[in-house]
Amino acid sequence: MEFTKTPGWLDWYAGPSKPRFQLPAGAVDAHCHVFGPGAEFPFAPERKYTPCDASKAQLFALRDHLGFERNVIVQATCHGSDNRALVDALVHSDGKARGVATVKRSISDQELNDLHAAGVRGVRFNFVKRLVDFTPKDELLEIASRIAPLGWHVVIYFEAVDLPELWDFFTALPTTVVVDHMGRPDVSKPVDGPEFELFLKFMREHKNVWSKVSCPERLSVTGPKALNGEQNAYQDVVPFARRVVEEFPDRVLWGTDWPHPNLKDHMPDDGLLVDFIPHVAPTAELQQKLLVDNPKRLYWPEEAQ
Ligand SMILES: O=C(O)/C=C(\CC(=O)C(=O)O)C(=O)O
Repeated sequence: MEFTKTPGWLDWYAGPSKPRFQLPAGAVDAHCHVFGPGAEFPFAPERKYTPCDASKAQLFALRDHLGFERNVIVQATCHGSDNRALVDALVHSDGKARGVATVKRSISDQELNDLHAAGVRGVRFNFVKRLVDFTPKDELLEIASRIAPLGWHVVIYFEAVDLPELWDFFTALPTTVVVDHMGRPDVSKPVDGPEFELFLKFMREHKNVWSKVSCPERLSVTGPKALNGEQNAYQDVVPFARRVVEEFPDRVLWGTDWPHPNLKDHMPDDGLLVDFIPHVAPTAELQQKLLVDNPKRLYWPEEAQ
């Protein structure tokens, strides 16, 4: 099938630089996506955007170029609950990728087991209104209770202003819960203001909650952008991510978010995005946890001591 990209769509950055920051051995890019290719794995009819293609081969080439050892591939909403592109990437990764799927209540036990065999270890619940239609909470709770016995976790994506309303639902989830992009704080507000403090309280009071300290390129208001060799990109996001890494060093993950769906302003150079990491995890010990030990515990638990 032929697809026409959403008007204004920004394609991923071709020819990223080599990071200056040397990733530790075994580093995992714990948040990235594949898109199609649309001709092989059509985008979902209910999607809210139509992206460019971003294939598994292109993702694996980026992984090797940046110096990551493995990927966690997260189902993007443009594929709805059709996980075929994700599964295809996982099974062709030589064991170097695990995944987070999107499923419906109607999924059978056999289908869940097949996803597990392919390397899926979580489901994603998305509450960002521009990306998905509403799914009733009882349906999501039912899914969570069915994936819990598989040892899977739930990834949640929401905007900071919606946390108060979603709090009771999130804290009722029976699994490990991983928050995408720190719950999208408004970084023009103070890091110790009430909005971000609520997010920190969420993590402090609920030890099953983890956070990805990813997506500075999406959260940043004042930049500077990760382009043209910039070594101090997205400085306005640093205090937020660093606060989370330093307070919860054993419950944080980092990912590129390649191929960066729905960016409107610019497309970052992924090599420079990797150079953002030491700004938020300044010591070798924090970097080891963020990039190696934590993702291993969650996605390759059979290897973690
Ligand atoms: O890639 C991300 O994490 C963020 C997205 C896209 C998304 O979540 C999706 O399409 O599934 C966004 O903010 O548009």
